[in-house]
Amino acid sequence: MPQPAAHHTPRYRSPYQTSSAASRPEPQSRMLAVASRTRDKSAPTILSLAMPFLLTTATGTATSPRPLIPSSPRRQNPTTPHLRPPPPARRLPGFPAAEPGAPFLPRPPRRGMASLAATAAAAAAAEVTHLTQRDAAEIDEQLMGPLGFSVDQLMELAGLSVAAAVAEVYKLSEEHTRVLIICGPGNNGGDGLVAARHLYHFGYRPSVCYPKRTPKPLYSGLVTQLESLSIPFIPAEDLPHDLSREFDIIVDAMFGFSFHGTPRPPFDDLIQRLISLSVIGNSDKKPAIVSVDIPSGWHVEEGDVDGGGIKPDMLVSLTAPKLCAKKFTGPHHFLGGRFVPPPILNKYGLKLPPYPGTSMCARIRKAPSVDISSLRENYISPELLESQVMPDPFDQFLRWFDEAVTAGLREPNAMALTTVNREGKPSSRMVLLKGVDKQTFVWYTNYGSRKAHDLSENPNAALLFYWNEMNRQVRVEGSVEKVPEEESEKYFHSRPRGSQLGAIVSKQSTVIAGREVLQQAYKELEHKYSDGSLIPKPEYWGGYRLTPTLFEFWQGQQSRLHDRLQYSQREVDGNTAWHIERLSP
Ligand SMILES: NC(=O)C1=CN([C@@H]2O[C@H](COP(=O)(O)OP(=O)(O)OC[C@H]3O[C@@H](n4cnc5c(N)ncnc54)[C@H](OP(=O)(O)O)[C@@H]3O)[C@@H](O)[C@H]2O)[C@@H](O)CC1
Ligand SMILES: [K+]
Repeated sequence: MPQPAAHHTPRYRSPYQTSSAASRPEPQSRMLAVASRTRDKSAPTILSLAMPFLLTTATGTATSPRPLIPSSPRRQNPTTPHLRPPPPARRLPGFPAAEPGAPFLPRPPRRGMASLAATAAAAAAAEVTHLTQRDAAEIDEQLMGPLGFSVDQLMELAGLSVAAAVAEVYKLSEEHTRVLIICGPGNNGGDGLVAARHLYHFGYRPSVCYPKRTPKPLYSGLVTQLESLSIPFIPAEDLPHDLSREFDIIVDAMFGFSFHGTPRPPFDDLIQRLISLSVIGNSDKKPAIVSVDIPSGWHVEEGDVDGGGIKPDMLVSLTAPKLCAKKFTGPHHFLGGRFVPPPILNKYGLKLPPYPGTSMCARIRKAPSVDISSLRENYISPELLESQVMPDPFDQFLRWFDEAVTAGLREPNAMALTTVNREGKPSSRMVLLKGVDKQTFVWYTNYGSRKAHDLSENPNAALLFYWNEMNRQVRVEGSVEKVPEEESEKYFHSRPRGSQLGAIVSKQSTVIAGREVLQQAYKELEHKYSDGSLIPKPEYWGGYRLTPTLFEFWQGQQSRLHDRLQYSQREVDGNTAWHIERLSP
């Protein structure tokens, strides 16, 4: 295998490089999928979040620290201004004034993995409004009348929500690529056409079945847009006999809130085909059925009256759930249509779950519990090739770190730090990387903490960055030392005053009687320094820096054929050089 040119760096001798340190165990961390209990196979196995676990083992030797020039990664503030509740709305004729404490006040949600779970829990706790057929139609009219929306706009946002929700639950992978969108004659069908376009741009392979085309410019425009993307339109009679073989996901966009009576041809047959797909045991692998606004064929208010209707895996309610959604028992219920203005919320007293961050969809019901052993993503990522990586692992790290920041990942500087004590017992925790330069990784902590204790006994440590959304992991191993006092002093005073007080209050890792102890101490300090005077850095608080001897860059790939490139140090002509090798996944 061709090897990239070795990169030479000057050699340093570590103050820790004593014979005893060299014999101490060196921690290694990597993400593993953990097999767990067996489960009821009929229960939903869908995952929306990967669940990383850290496994730490101990082996190895010590290494050498280098001078530090820290550059702080971007600070993330969970209460950034764009998350504030919106200002009160202007009053419109026919609508009540927006009141303070109106039922819907978007709480400041936090983006990312934790926030999804929190949103789901909050949504589950809150009572969500369900609309009658009449109210749904009335809201539609008001949006497109006095409230100034056009049908095109609402349809675009509705279809985008559907595509976003599909992509959130059925992440793009080998198992979830081929989507059939069945579109009806009305606006529900229009939502389906829009969703097809967005799914295409998200990387899915959509096909559309649109048997009763509406001769209006809005619809013919949507069809033209799909044709320009070479998205196939399949006549109902030409649909493959076994939909399970040809499609991973079927989007039901046949009927929405204007449905009445019993389905007429050709939709009666199409609905029947979806019903037979839902019958358990009909096929080894069934496509997921996603219904837009209402499961087609269901009564808009009563739901699946005789119990013989389609049983979607997912429902994306638009604007607000309709009454029939109370009967939906599938694992994934989402809200879409992030356009409802306060006059509508107030007039109808709508209680809806908040949309997390910039998301176009919000989970209404709690996500189903997940069988950990079934958690398996089939990653689709760009290849990580020896010929493309930087010869210096710090440059490669900074390149990936920049990409993680650009991708909007929440706290990409969060890393698992694994330390090992004198007895060889490892321990891991998340810390925030506060500086990285050409030689070291820096973070700050309490010198009385368990990690500090471990490091005083054994300077070997491992760092692990896991950027789930990018299918990337970086392992860094090396030796740790304290940063100079003046460095810690400088960083301490750059922190928000609240964090400075928090650092003084917390005697980290010691047992305390209760939360009140911290709150009381914090209050007293807050009072003491209320004049804005300098808060002195406590002696027991400061930084550490790790000088790596090993890096591994991991990029998830399809069928578990992941890329793993390891950088280790070699002696070349009396210098230390980074050597790159590919490891088997
Ligand atoms: N603000 C909002 O709320 C937004 C709403 N949006 C979306 O609009 C949807 C409502 O759209 P919609 O009003 O066009 O009606 P929809 O349900 O698509 O179907 C009507 C068509 O079906 C037909 N049809 C009816 N019964 C039938 C039967 N038994 N068998 C056969 N055909 C039957 C009916 O024909 P007709 O009975 O009139 O002859 C008509 O052609 C809503 O659910 C949401 O998805 C978003 O786009 C944006 C924001
Ligand atoms: K539908």
